[in-house]
Amino acid sequence: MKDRNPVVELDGLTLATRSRQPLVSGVSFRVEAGASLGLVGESGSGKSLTLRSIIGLLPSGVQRVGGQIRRSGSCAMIFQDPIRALDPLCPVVGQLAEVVYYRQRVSRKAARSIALELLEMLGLPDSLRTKDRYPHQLSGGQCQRIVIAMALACKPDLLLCDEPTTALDVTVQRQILDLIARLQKELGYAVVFVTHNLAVASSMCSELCVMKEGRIVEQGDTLQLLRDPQHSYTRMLMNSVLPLPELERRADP
Ligand SMILES: Nc1ncnc2c1ncn2[C@@H]1O[C@H](COP(=O)(O)OP(=O)(O)OP(=O)(O)O)[C@@H](O)[C@H]1O
Repeated sequence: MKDRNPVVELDGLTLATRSRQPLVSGVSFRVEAGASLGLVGESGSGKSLTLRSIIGLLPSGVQRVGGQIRRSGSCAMIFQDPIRALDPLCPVVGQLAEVVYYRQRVSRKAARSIALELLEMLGLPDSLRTKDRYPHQLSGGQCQRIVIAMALACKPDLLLCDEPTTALDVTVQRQILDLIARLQKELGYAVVFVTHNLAVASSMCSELCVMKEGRIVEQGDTLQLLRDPQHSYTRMLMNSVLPLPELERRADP
């Protein structure tokens, strides 16, 4: 298994500002085809910058000053705020068809019919398929499904997810997470999943990297890491997952 080609491999990735202030230091991990890796940690720990560097979308003012990123195959990304990821002035089906047209190099007609198939696969209502709808006419969950459809239109070998459910309400969060996981099984893409929520990361990923202040402080198999956390910061993250008070009380003898 170790010899399988990774879809992405980071080796000592180091990012800094133009004035050389370090932001991410010596981050290394590899993700094999179809596997899922979670980057967890508090706000500002360097998760998003690490993720963005994989797809080459570092914000201006941040640069790679060390390490290597090796990627094979295609890559797509889902962002935190689905509404901001869509063009407010274009009907959503048109936006999706545009991505299909450019990424799959098919005719305009074929692009539209592939877009409609993707909408169906993502469980979007028929009304979206028959009427032109704009992003503001959709719920947050529906917008995120459109954004996921756009990412899948790129036929990714690697799907980068940057807190894709944080902007959604909790019931929709679960549906979107289930959707990403189900389609991963069906389509076989690998996932790198960024979240500050350890419970979400552990439900989605078989391997975790815990990040703090730009460094990975602990990484490994999810179950093993949760059963036997070695770093005090990992234990602190685990303790900060809120228990359900009612269940806690019932568990008390
Ligand atoms: N364009 C930028 N210029 C300078 N510093 C930046 C820039 N973007 C991010 N940073 C800094 O880099 C560090 C890591 O940011 P990053 O967005 O990767 O954190 P994060 O772990 O994803 O946090 P969050 O969960 O809040 O998104 C933070 O200290 C942040 O302030």
